[in-house]
Amino acid sequence: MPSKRLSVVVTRRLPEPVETRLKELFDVTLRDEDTPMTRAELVAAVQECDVLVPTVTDPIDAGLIGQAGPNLKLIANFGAGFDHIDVQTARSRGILVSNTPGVVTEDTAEIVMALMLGVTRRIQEGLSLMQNGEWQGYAPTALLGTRLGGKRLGILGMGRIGQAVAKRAAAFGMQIHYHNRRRLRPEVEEPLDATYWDSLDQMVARMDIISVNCPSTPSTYHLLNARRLRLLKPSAIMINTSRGEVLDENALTRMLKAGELAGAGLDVYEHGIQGNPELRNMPNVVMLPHMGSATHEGRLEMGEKVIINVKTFADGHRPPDQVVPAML
Ligand SMILES: NC(=O)c1ccc[n+]([C@@H]2O[C@H](COP(=O)([O-])OP(=O)(O)OC[C@H]3O[C@@H](n4cnc5c(N)ncnc54)[C@H](O)[C@@H]3O)[C@@H](O)[C@H]2O)c1
Ligand SMILES: O=C(O)[C@H](O)CO
Repeated sequence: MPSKRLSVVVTRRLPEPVETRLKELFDVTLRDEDTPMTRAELVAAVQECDVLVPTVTDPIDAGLIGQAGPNLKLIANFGAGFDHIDVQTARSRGILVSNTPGVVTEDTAEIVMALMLGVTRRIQEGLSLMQNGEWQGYAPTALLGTRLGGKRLGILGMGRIGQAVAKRAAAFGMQIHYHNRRRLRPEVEEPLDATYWDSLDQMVARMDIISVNCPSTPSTYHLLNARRLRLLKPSAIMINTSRGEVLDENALTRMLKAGELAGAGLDVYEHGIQGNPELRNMPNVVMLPHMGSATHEGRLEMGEKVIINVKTFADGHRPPDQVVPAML
């Protein structure tokens, strides 16, 4: 099928150069407002297009895929995480799914570092003192945090982002530990100077900071459940930039309220887009609005990846970033 005739619907506004290129290559329908599509709009989109370009705000579930028209052949996600797409149902209907891995890695790892520093160095408390004009001047005992150097970082999910976090944290003098579905090959593990923990329970119990970097899948749902969270040291800090569902957010909130955990840095939430409301006013919790990959460079590169995936498919090949149910 010549790529000019491929009908592509994009569910959200994308960076202007990406939209321009999509218009050059395909018969593309772009979105005017920068809001998520309603369910009715998503249904209309999947009924008419050859390719849907959704993002994390679009639930592409079995019900929606069931209403797709016969032309829909590719769901080319703008984003690395694809837990909002029912890949199994798509596959059973002969619809391919692709994502944008790799280009979000460095930016998300930077946000992990920002969250770690934000919590350990009490950046939010310092900022609000300054913004409210409440600072009384330097005091040797005020706003004391803890240093990252020498602390044990436990990375849950040592893939692309986990490894990028490991490199950055090592530069801060942290000791790197990890738990992963599979142990890294020695030639990957050794340069990271990382200690592998086969038992997540044992790792969790010994770390100063945990960074969650595995995807959200059926097997990672509440991987950090109430029981596991209780294994953490009371001085430990939890960082989550993966997906809210990996961490039992209510259990985390209860522990923070009870002083059983020193703090948390969160970019993603389980309960609604804003997370458990009780987290909001805790001085030891830094909350960001899902901005791990939010850089100009990263969003352009994500757009380029989407275009390569769609163009490769239009040219009759499998998209290079195809995801399959086995990856869950
Ligand atoms: N906050 C953000 O803006 C943002 C940006 C990009 C990605 N993400 C999230 O980060 C996730 C990871 O991205 P990535 O590019 O590093 O993915 P990746 O596939 O490269 O790495 C994920 C790692 O998790 C491991 N894993 C999977 N299931 C596991 C389990 N049950 N137990 C232990 N380890 C397990 C995998 O083996 C892999 O090593 C994405 O799926 C997405 O949800 C968030
Ligand atoms: O997974 C990602 O790439 C980000 O979380 C946005 O979707």
